[in-house]
Formats: sequence, structure tokens, C-alpha cells
Amino acid sequence: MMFTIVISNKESHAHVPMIPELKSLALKNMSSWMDELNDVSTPRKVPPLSLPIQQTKDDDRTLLLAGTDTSSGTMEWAMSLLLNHPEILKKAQAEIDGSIGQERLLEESDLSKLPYLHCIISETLRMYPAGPLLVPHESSEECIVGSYTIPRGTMLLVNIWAIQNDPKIWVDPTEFRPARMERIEGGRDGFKLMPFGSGRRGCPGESLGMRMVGLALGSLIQCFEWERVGEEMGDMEEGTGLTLPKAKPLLAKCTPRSTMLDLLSHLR
Ligand code: HEM
Repeated sequence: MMFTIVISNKESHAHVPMIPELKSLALKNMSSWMDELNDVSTPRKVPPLSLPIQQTKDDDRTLLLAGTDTSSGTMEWAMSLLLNHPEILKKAQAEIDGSIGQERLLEESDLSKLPYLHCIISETLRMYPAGPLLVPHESSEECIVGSYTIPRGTMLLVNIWAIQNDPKIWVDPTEFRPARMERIEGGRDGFKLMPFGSGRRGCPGESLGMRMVGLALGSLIQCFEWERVGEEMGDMEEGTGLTLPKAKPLLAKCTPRSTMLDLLSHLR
């Protein structure tokens, strides 16, 4: 018999209205993805493998599916949070100006010099993890989680949304405070923060995802002034979906920064 267990904190679980829908959606989507990925009728770009690292059409599709919505969704949440916290946006812009200047565009190699931008992305992933239930895992052996004995072969869903927004673990978890991430060493802090999962089946695209989001978000902050479309705070409602999309797409106003106009006008 197959069990499904959601590893979560009971109290904070109650604050997650989308979790039941997400869970069934996750399982439905996972099984249709698996069927699609296992469909041998679609011709492969390359013959069956002789090297484990060789790319196949299936591998490409998996990476595309796993890497696009997660990264773009994280950027959308980050920008939404920044628009609602203009003082944090200004601080990020000042960090970029101070370290890169306005003579050239931000490059990937600059990201290591932008710790505050990194904190903004980590704090966004804490509040709005792109994989709120990770992906379903199966216990290969009997194990104990908390005080529960989990039989071998159990499907386990780890509710990282609840863990990362748990008021018993985080001070004022509903507040967007990138500075709190300065104290989290190695990005995980004893499994309090796991937006990329953990262990052998953790996200292999973690480094790429962080760089893509950092480069894109950093460039938008470097080149443009951003504003909300109205006086009121931007909508932060969570929609339903495997990768925690926003309920309503982000709308924002942007104008090129006067100091960047010359550089932007020479871009091809
Ligand atoms: C901000 C960006 C991203 C986030 C938040 C993210 C998050 C995650 C999470 C939570 C998992 C499940 C881990 C687990 O269950 O323990 C995962 C798995 C995975 N991710 Fe990412 N991901 C991101 C970007 C990417 C990118 C850019 C790629 C590849 C180009 C990628 C490829 C994968 C793959 C192939 C898996 C399945 C790994 C396995 O089952 O062994 N991800 N990701």
C-alpha cells in the first residue's frame, strides 16, 4: 500500500489554503509529466546512451520544465516584493551602483560582489518557494520523522512553504526582510530554508537558477526605475499551480534611469 505524508508544521499548515489543491495538482501533473517523459514513441535526438551525461530529448524537456517557471516565477515574486518595499529596492540599486557603477552592464561574474541582491532572492524564495511541496519523494527504507514511523515505500511530500513561513522558526515570517538572510550560512541553516530541496534529489539547477534570477533581476534594477502602477500596495495573492504562481500577473511601471540612457541606447 502507498501512503502519502505531508511533512509540515500543523499550525502553519492551516495558513496555507492552496496546499490541498497544490498537492493534488502536483500529483496529477507529476504523473502526466512522467507519462510524457516515458513516452518512447517520440523520436530521440540521439540514440540510446553510451555515456550517462549524453543529452536526450527527454533530458532537455525535463530541464526546460524544471528550470523555466521556477526561475521566472521567482523573479516575478521578487520584483513584486521590491515594488511594495521601495526602500529595499533603493538599497539593492545602491549596492549595484557602488560595486559595478553605471558605465557597464551587470555581468554574471559580478554577482559574488552583490550579497544584498543574493539576500533579496533568498528571502523571496523563503516566502514564495517555487516548489512549495518539493517533488514527491519515496522512503527507500523505514525511517522516523519527528515521532512518526514512516514505512518503506511511502510517498513523502515536504511542505517547505510551511517550514519557511513558520512563526515558530522565523521571526515575523510574513515580513519581507532580506537582511535576515545575511546570518544564514550556506543558504540552508539546518533545513529551515530549502527552496531547492536537499540531498541527492535536491535541485541540480540551484546554482544556475540563482545566477539566472540574480543576473536578470540585477540588470532590471540597474537599468530602470521601478514603480507600482497605483498608490495601493501590489497584489501578493498566491495562485494555484505546481510552481506557486502569482494569482494575478505583476503590473509595474518602469523608466530607464537617466544615468543609464547612454549605455542602453548603444545596446544591440
Ligand atoms: C529559482 C529557480 C529554481 C528553483 C526554486 C528550483 C527548485 C527545485 C525544487 C524545490 C526541486 C525539488 C527538489 C527536491 O524535491 O528535493 C527541484 C528539482 C529539480 N530542478 Fe530545480 N529549481 C530551480 C531552477 C532549476 C533550473 C534552472 C534547472 C535546470 C536547468 C532545474 C532542474 C531541476 C531538476 C532536473 C530537478 C529534479 C531533480 C531530481 O528529481 O533528481 N531547476 N528544483
